[in-house]
Amino acid sequence: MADVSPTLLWIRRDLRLSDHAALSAAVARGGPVIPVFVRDHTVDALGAAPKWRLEQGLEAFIAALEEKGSRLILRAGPAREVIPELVRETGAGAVYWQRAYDPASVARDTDVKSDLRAAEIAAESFSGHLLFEPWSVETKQGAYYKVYSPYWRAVKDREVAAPVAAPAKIPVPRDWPESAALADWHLGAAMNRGATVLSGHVLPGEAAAQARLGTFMRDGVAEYGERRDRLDQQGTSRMSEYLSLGEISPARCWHAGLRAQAEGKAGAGKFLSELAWREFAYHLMWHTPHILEENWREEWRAFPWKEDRRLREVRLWEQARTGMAVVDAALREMYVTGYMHNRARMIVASYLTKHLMVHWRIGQAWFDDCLIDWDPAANAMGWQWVAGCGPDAAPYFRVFNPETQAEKFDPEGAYRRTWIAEGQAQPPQSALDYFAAVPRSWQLDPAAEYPAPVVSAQEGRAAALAAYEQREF
Ligand SMILES: Cc1cc2nc3c(=O)[nH]c(=O)nc-3n(C[C@H](O)[C@H](O)[C@H](O)COP(=O)(O)OP(=O)(O)OC[C@H]3O[C@@H](n4cnc5c(N)ncnc54)[C@H](O)[C@@H]3O)c2cc1C
Repeated sequence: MADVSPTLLWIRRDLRLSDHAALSAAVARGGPVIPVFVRDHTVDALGAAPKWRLEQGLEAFIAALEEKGSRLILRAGPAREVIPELVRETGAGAVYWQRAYDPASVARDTDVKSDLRAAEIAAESFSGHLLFEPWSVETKQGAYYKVYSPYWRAVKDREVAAPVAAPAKIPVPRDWPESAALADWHLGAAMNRGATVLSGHVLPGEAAAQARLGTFMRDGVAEYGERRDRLDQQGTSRMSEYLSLGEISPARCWHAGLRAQAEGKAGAGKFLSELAWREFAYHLMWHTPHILEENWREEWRAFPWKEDRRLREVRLWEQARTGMAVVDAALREMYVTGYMHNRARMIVASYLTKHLMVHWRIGQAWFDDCLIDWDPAANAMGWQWVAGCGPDAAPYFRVFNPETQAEKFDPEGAYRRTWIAEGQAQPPQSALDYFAAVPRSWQLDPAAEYPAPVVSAQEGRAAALAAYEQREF
């Protein structure tokens, strides 16, 4: 039998070996498999924390490949040049990858695919980042969904293929092409001194992802419905950073949820419906990519949001010194851990877009820079949902009152004490870590007096509602 030519396995945000359709297909094709990661414009465009987290993920993924006797070839440059170059160097007859759905990746992948096919190289993309391809969910009229509840009804009983195991063996080439060294890329450089603090909160890699899912299914999912909104408890799965980099497949999470449901664990249904929120975000980004940059409802362009990032209130919000304790606690949690509780995301987003009347894009950009679970679709949808200009959004007149939110979801103040050092005789390490992570140029001091609110809960609400009532749309 003639030797089968190598397959390039183009790795992107899918840093796992199990339940990886492109990898399984590459192994099944029969020839050597050459995994490659390209540092292109989509990687260079990442914010500081997501880029740092990517480096961590790549390190873990390289180790997992090496355990199987394989490697990850690293190259930098436009994928449209790098991939054909590697095809020539290795004599590859096929290039396989898992689909991405953001407009920049879609445009890139379309070009790469058509170039390869024109050169008679088998170029195939596979699903795996999502449960349901965005174009496969349609209303009865053949349109896309703009509202979550009917979307959920349309997908909740769909068959999702069970996750498949990692291949026992990954065939290797006789000669490996040259690779850059990950450390030379300095992907974490923009984190500066924050990286040391952040690294204490991150366990990258597929094995860690599966272990965390297992722990949540054993100990957390039953009470997920009651605990998921509590800021002072660890009541959610914390799967988001792993899903963001594809260190775990959504299908694995979905099947774990189905099993928990079959075992009668009460919160499992809610968990499945939250996974579907992620799908809905991708559905929206695919059908209306302007959600990433523009008000999803065009009429909101006329709304008098402030757009100048240099404004004092923006600086205070970014530096977590608004004087509104629950808002500052949440922003500090994100700065120290790269993660923020979902309820807290809604509270800080509402405070910025309503109390401070600042454009959601400014908050979105801050999250782009700070979140290790950064996801283009979920972040854009989350911001537009809170701001009131998105699909199926919370109405603008629904203004989260940060004080009552704190009373309800952090009744003893434990969350606020965890993250705010000022005013505590012996602040916990978590609260002090914020001061170790922020740039020195901010000149923050944990012993300083905690600031008065930049805008009080009542004044902010009144101003926001007045602007809303005066709008001309
Ligand atoms: C302003 C704002 C910005 C956000 N930015 C991001 C982001 O950049 N990346 C991100 O992954 N999520 C984002 N979210 C959604 C949500 O806050 C996180 O997915 C969730 O907090 C992650 O924690 P978890 O994994 O413990 O979630 P769990 O409660 O355990 O939920 C399980 C999974 O369901 C998905 N999910 C849950 N809630 C949502 C939601 N509202 N929208 C989309 N998917 C959801 C996530 O993949 C999550 O990992 C944002 C929400 C808001 C309001």
